Amino acid sequence: MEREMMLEVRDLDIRFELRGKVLHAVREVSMELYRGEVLAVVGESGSGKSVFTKSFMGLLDKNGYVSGGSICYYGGEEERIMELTAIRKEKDWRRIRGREIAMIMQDPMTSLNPLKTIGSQIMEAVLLHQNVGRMEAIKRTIQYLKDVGIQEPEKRFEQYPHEFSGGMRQRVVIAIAIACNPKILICDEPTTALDVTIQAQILNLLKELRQKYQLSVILITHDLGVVANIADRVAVMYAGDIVEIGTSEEIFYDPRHPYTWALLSSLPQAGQKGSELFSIPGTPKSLYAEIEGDAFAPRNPRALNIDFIRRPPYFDVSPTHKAKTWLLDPRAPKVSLPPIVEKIRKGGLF
Ligand SMILES: Nc1ncnc2c1ncn2[C@@H]1O[C@H](COP(=O)(O)OP(=O)(O)OP(=O)(O)O)[C@@H](O)[C@H]1O
Repeated sequence: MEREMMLEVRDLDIRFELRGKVLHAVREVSMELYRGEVLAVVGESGSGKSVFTKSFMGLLDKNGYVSGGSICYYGGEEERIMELTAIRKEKDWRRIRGREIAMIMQDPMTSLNPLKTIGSQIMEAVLLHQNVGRMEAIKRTIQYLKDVGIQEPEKRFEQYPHEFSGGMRQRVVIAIAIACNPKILICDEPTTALDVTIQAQILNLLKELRQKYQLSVILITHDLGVVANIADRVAVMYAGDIVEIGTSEEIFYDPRHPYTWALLSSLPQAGQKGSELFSIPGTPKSLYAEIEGDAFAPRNPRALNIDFIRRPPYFDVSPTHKAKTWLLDPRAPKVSLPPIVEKIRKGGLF
């Protein structure tokens, strides 16, 4: 089936200037996002997940800028293709933010106004983004509250954020985002602040909503475990680059990049009974200096000589799966896989 492209990122480069130095946060990253899919972007803190996705909404901090590449958005009015990196004015970004691409952050309190009722905050979004009068807006707001799983929506409409639990507040934030009618929803660690059961509920909700509203969802998380049940595809980010991308199946059952192996090995499910939880040794490279070779090489016990010299290109594993590692070069020596990856390949973990 032909998939409809919503966003096409090509060789995107993002830098920050800080006290006379330049930090290269996103390094020539390419990616596609299709209609109705959940794409998870996974990586350690500082790998560039937030900066990368914030650039789709013109939300980079003042000292940051796109220094190369392009971001094409295909969902605009009359199917007009828009080059997002060409947008300069705030007024033009406001036409994208919320109504085309919406974002949900980790802490729902920062996106809710404590002084306004929940209902009025959702209704504001409806009135701003949908061409309807007050009565219809109220009706739709109640429907959104129902859609995000809030019981007794008529009563909840009149309540304030402090009367809601953390999980319920996150649902409200999602309702506000949906009320703007976006085509893409970016969720930046939306469940990190919540306990595990609530986390699962919110992720399931996102799954339901993307179906109902034909949304493309980008789910940002540092926890690969979170995405197993919800993502259609997974992009693994390391040091400002997508080092591996594929369907969930491919990333979980046939991972190829040593960094993805390390992420999988650090999942709690992978911990042998009684053993310490594996954590990836070493720290990521500084992004202030240009990185030579494979950025993960110094932390990779299976690194080859070439990993320290030349940056690997993408090698295709399948039409939907590729990874930037010299281990996929036909000339590379065969290396033994970490035990956990062996186990997963044999179907023993998930
Ligand atoms: N305004 C800024 N000025 C300088 N450097 C910045 C700025 N914003 C982000 N960075 C740097 O860009 C890199 C990527 O940061 P980013 O927040 O995207 O990482 P992340 O993967 O989302 O991490 P986290 O999970 O902690 O949010 C980091 O090295 C960060 O320090």
